[in-house]
Amino acid sequence: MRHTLEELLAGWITHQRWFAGKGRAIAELAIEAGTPLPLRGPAESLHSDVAGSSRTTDDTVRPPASDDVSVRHLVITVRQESQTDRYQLLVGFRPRLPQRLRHVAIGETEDGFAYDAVHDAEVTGILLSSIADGADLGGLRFRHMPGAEIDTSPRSLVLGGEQSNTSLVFGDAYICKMFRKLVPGVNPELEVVSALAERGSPNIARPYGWIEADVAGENTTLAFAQEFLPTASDGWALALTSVRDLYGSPQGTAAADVGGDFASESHRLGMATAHLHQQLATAFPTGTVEPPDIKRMAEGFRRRLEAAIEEVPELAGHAEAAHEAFDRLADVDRPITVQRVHGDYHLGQVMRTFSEWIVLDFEGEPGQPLSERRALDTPVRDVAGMLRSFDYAARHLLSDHPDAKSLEPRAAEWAGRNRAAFIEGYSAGGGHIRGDDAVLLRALELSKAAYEVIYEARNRPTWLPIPLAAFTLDDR
Ligand SMILES: Nc1ncnc2c1ncn2[C@@H]1O[C@H](COP(=O)(O)OP(=O)(O)O)[C@@H](O)[C@H]1O
Ligand SMILES: O=P(O)(O)O[C@H]1O[C@H](CO)[C@@H](O[C@H]2O[C@H](CO)[C@@H](O)[C@H](O)[C@H]2O)[C@H](O)[C@H]1O
Repeated sequence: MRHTLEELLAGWITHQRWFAGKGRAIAELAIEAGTPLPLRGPAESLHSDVAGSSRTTDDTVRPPASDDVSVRHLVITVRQESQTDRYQLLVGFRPRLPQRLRHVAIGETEDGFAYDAVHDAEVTGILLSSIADGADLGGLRFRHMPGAEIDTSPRSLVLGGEQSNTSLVFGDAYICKMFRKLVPGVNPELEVVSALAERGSPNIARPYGWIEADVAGENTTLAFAQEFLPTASDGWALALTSVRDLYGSPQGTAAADVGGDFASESHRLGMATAHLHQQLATAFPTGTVEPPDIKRMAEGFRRRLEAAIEEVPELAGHAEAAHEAFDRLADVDRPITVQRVHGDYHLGQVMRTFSEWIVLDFEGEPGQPLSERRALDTPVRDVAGMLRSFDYAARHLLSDHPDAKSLEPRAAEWAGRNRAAFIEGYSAGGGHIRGDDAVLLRALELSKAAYEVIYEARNRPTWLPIPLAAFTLDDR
């Protein structure tokens, strides 16, 4: 007996890295919206070119997909216990799957073999050409930035690696991120990067366009296309190279004397972060949080800690330091300045080009409600996020290292040196961590560590000791 597409998807989705509901049974999976995407013929036939669209390859006709391929854009709902989430899929159908697509098979349906079509460069070109055209396909609206020049000829590859979403890289020109878990509303990444691009920010990748649709009655961002930075290296990889260099150098060599010392980059990153915060403060409104609301903020941190302890009881034994930090925050009696911030700032969200640190992924913490991710917040939250990341970089290589015990002081030295350089760079760039900000910084770091405890327990249990260690480190 053949399974329905919904049944097949329910079996397949739990194995996808981006599926947020792992570990809980699926009670129901339903298709909320299905849009067939026309693959026949070049994109010219889809929608007449609109004024302002500037496709650079008008005479380039993308080789049409084979006759027997069809593709549907799906918005599905997944009900687990009392929670229902939405996800976005691109499902292809073929009478038989070529070898190159077998690893992304979903299963056999009455329309042929279904597969995850984001991996099929024969069909993904429709996304880029529709963005260039400003097309409307069913309920899907493809849009581009005013004046954007989009070359529709490159083929796509799915970016590898551990991602919360799926990014398609077209040649070495564009990266189009398809948000997998859909939250109704405009994605903060589109909102923030567009605003910063309008103001000429050098610290973002240039935005090209996006895809949107009405989901639950709200205009919702489905995908965002930006300039791909083919020669840039991500901050996490660069930092790990430096840590490896230190661990591989003779015992007694100071972090400062190792060839791969990262401190000058951490300093530059601190400066770039301060500049980014200044750009965000100009592009969006700012405000203040008064002492009674600071108390509420501290309460929120406590609740988050308790939720983390409930999920990871091991954390209870480490919680005292966090309670102390939250008590001190509750006593702050001067207002805190707030503005739009990054919200989930870490070394994996920054890339070093020849000339600049570029900041990516302004979505905030995945899993938090959109209203919270768009809310004004203290820029110190981003500083705290990056400081946590230096601890992660220093410690993660220790987990299965045979000399972990003896390397522990070197991990602490590397983290301390780079954390200090980042803060110095932040001040040199005009950012401020002074007075009560130190109390706020400590509370935010430990609140972030509580979030990370949950994140690691769910996604990478062997990494759990890294955020747990944050609670036993000295108040620095
Ligand atoms: N514009 C870009 N140019 C080059 N690589 C990029 C670009 N944007 C993202 N990446 C790569 O993709 C990774 C994941 O991107 P990110 O936006 O953080 O996705 P997610 O939201 O799925 O975590 C980054 O760490 C980086 O390596
Ligand atoms: O990049 P995302 O938006 O998907 O963020 C999530 O995943 C991150 C891991 O990929 C996670 O970051 C944590 O691990 C990083 C190392 O992999 C480390 O540098 C960060 O400091 C640490 O928080 C992030 O918390 C999560 O939201």
